[in-house]
Amino acid sequence: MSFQRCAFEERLRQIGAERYHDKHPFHELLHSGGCTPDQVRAWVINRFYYQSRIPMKDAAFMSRVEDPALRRAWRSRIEDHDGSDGNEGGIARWLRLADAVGLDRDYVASAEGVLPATRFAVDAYVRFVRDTSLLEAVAASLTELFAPKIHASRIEGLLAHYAFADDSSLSYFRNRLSEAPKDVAFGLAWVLDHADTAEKQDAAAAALTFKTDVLWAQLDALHAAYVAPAHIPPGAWQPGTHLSGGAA
Ligand SMILES: O=C(O)c1cc(C(=O)O)c2c(n1)C(=O)C(=O)c1cc(C(=O)O)[nH]c1-2
Repeated sequence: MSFQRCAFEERLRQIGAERYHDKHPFHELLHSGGCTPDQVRAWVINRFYYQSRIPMKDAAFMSRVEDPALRRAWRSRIEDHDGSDGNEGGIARWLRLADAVGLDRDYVASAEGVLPATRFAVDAYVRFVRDTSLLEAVAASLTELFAPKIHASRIEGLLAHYAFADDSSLSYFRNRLSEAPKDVAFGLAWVLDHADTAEKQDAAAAALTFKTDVLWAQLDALHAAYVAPAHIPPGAWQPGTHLSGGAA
């Protein structure tokens, strides 16, 4: 590997080291057992919106790709979330988590109670992938370089601290531990190959930075709405409602 390629990879990794959402106070609260059941539910509801939009952004990406080899490499991402024969898929696994924390899964799937800022941030990511260069779109997905570490610490933290946590409710994260590394190995190599000028490297680094903001902003919204002093925006999920027991 050339020095220049190594230095660029290091620059991308540094963006994660400084800005990835594993450092957000909401994640510290969640993983250390500090969340109330309603705070966990708020996270499940809002994070579902991100999950639900990931295959849509991957479809938007693929609709712009002219190279069949790149589309072939990318399409398993959609199946990982939507499912395929013999694989229920990430969205169904996430709804199992919604069941386990006592939420009405139809309400979660409807995305009705999602925070406005979560919606804005996630929609901005889908639009970004639809509208920018393919290089920037692939670079934005590289936050997944940093995801296996947070998924592993989430599994460990949730199992240690919350009664709802078990193999079934956490299966989403266990699956991502094997799915994400294959996706990101491909994405990283593709970005390193295609960012072959200083301008393109700057654009790819800016795209990855943008994506860390998309993730961070979602947790800021969650923290502001549901951690004291909590300010729940109009229309967003109210604790105690939409439980699987049938509460309103
Ligand atoms: O739990 C997390 O912290 C986390 C982060 C990210 C990420 O870094 O974007 C993804 C996921 N999970 C994830 O599960 C997932 O499927 C995923 C897809 C993507 C993407 O940008 O294509 N990021 C992520």
